Amino acid sequence: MTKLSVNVNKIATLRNARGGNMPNVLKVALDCEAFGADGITVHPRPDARHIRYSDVYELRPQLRTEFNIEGYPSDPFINLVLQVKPNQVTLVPDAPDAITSNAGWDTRTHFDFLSEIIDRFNQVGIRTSIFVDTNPELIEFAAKTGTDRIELYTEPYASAYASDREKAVAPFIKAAALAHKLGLGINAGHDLNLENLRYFHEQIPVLDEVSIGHALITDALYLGLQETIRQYKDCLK
Ligand SMILES: CC(=O)[C@@H](O)[C@H](O)COP(=O)(O)O
Ligand SMILES: NCC(=O)COP(=O)(O)O
Repeated sequence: MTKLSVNVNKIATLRNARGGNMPNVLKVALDCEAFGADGITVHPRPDARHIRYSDVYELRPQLRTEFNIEGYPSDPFINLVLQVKPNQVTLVPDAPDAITSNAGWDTRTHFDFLSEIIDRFNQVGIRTSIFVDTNPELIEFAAKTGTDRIELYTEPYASAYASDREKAVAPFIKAAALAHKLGLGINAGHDLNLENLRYFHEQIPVLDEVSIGHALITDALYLGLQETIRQYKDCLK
């Protein structure tokens, strides 16, 4: 079964637009769980423009599904993750001023850095994942770091889906087959939506988890959160 982890960054973005606590990130996360989400993802960034470290501490004891924290492994981020002990940490190579994630790791260049951090998280039993593109060599280096999983950066798939979905998914099928052969778990995320998710899942049934935020929260404006989560889950059947 491929799990759906709902990224609640955009709920925090909306809250932060006015100050105050509306919408309430914790309540939305708990509602996502009640409506069938298999996990909650957050991606705190250094400028705290959406999820804040205080949100992460508040969410941890309340969540009943899998908690996934994504982010660039700065010292403050590493300390946060070690204190909060989520089910999974996903290392993302975001620059501090990135609008959103826009590439996977160069796991060859950053091999020593990543290996050391993965080791620290593995030692305390936090499942690890590294955000990567479909480049086979970089997936092989990811595996050598000792990470449990990779997360495939799906923006290139999403942006090419409408023009030629077979061509768009082909490198992801190859990347997933290689990762599977290397014994890695496989997550995927970025710009997945109700249009492109079902086909991606059909083509790569070995997926462990997808994390989806931007499109899902947008769809919820029209469909409501409960129906939106039902429809995303349906794409993963
Ligand atoms: C790693 C990844 O692709 C997501 O975490 C994405 O960066 C979501 O963050 P935003 O919601 O801030 O775009
Ligand atoms: N890891 C990807 C994620 O959490 C959500 O990405 P997006 O759906 O907001 O593009």
